[in-house]
Parts: sequence; C-alpha cells; structure tokens
Amino acid sequence: MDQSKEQRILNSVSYNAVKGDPESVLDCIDNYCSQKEWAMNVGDEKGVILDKVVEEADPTIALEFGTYVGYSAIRIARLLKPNARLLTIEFNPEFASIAREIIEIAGLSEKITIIEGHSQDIIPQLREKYQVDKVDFVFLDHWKERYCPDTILLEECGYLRKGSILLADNIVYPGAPDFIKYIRSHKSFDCTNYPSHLEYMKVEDAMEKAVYMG
Ligand SMILES: O=C(NCCCCCn1ccc2cnccc21)c1cc(-c2ccc(F)cc2)cc(O)c1O
Ligand SMILES: [Mg+2]
Repeated sequence: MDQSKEQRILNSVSYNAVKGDPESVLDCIDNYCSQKEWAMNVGDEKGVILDKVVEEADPTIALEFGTYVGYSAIRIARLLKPNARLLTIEFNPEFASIAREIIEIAGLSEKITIIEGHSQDIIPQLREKYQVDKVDFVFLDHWKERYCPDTILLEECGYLRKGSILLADNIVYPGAPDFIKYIRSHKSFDCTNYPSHLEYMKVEDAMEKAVYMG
C-alpha cells in the first residue's frame, strides 16, 4: 500500500535529522514541507511566535490540541524547564504513532505525553487520569470549530488560573471566527493578535494569544 505523506515526513526525519537534536528535526520537517510536500505544521515563521509565547509562559504544564506529526510539540517541549511537561492530544491514531516516532528521534519522549482521543472527551479526564491541576499554557491547533467550545470547557473544568496563556493557530486561514468573537468579548481574557503567514505559503494567517485574567 502506498505510504502516507506523514510516513514520508517520518522517513525524511529518520534519514536526515540528528538523533537527540530537536532543532535538526524541526529544520528537516520545515525543509521537507517547503520543498517537497506541504503539510499543516505550524512552521518556521509562526513557530517563532510560538517560541516567544512559550518562553513568556515558561509553563510547568503545557497542553496542545492537534499533535499531527509532532512538529509544534517538539517546538514547545524543547523550551520547557527540567520538570515541565507537555500533554498533546491527537485523535488520528496514524498521526499519533508517527508523532511518537518523530518525538523519539528529537529525544523529547520524556517531556511529551501523546493522548489519543477527541478534545471534548479528554479535557474532563485530565485531572483524574493525568494529574493535571492547572494548565499554564495551551496551544490550540486542532479543528477550528473546537477552539471555542474547548476553551469554555477548559474554564468550566477549572484548569485555567490567573495568567494561564492560550495561543491559537490559524486565526485567519482556515480561520476560527466564533473563537475570536468569543475570546475578544470575554472580560476574563486579554487578547493579542500576531499577524503572520500560513505555513510554507505566501498566504496571510495570524495567531491569537489570550491571557486568562481569572
Ligand atoms: O485543520 C487544521 N488543523 C487541524 C487538523 C485536524 C485536527 C483533528 N484533531 C487533532 C486533535 C484533536 C482533538 N479533538 C478533536 C479533533 C482533533 C489546519 C489546516 C490548515 C490548512 C489546510 C488546508 C489549506 F489549504 C490551508 C490550511 C493549516 C493549519 O495550520 C491547520 O492547523
Ligand atoms: Mg495549524
């Protein structure tokens, strides 16, 4: 059976990246996806914005929706302090298993837990099953129509604390209009927009940061 694009990305990382070097894994994926086959990684341009917000948050517990092949999980985890952890949620089992291998090549398996399932099912389980009390940083990069309901669910479950930082990808393209409308009008969130471009393309996109004010 023909290999998937995601399997071809793993092949390229496995062949070209330096084992245990997250930067070389990121560079390999960015080179493959800009020169060979486009893929929906946050990419190198928006990745710099992600880096800055993660450094600002300096999270102990980070959460990501939308692992895909693990590119943003590696971007986030490479910046975490020694005892900090990233939980990343992926509903596609093939993507989850490819991400696990790419994360292993980056040497970040100890810092990253991949949870397979749908966000609305996993969020209520984070406290009991994953010992999560509060979440310091959240990266939203899954179904765009889930950004808003999942943000509400995180708040209702009590995982957000004063200063928790949310960062959402694809605010312009594909877009998350209901999320933007909700988050910018909600008094408990302080929002900042970061104009950028769609990964590997000359297409406008943006990221939105929202700081929970309690
Ligand atoms: O759709 C995108 N991402 C989401 C993929 C599916 C996530 C599914 N999923 C994962 C965890 C999880 C947990 N619960 C429920 C569902 C869950 C996306 C698309 C584009 C894009 C595509 C075509 C185009 F022409 C231009 C742009 C660019 C991006 O950067 C993107 O992020
Ligand atoms: Mg995205």
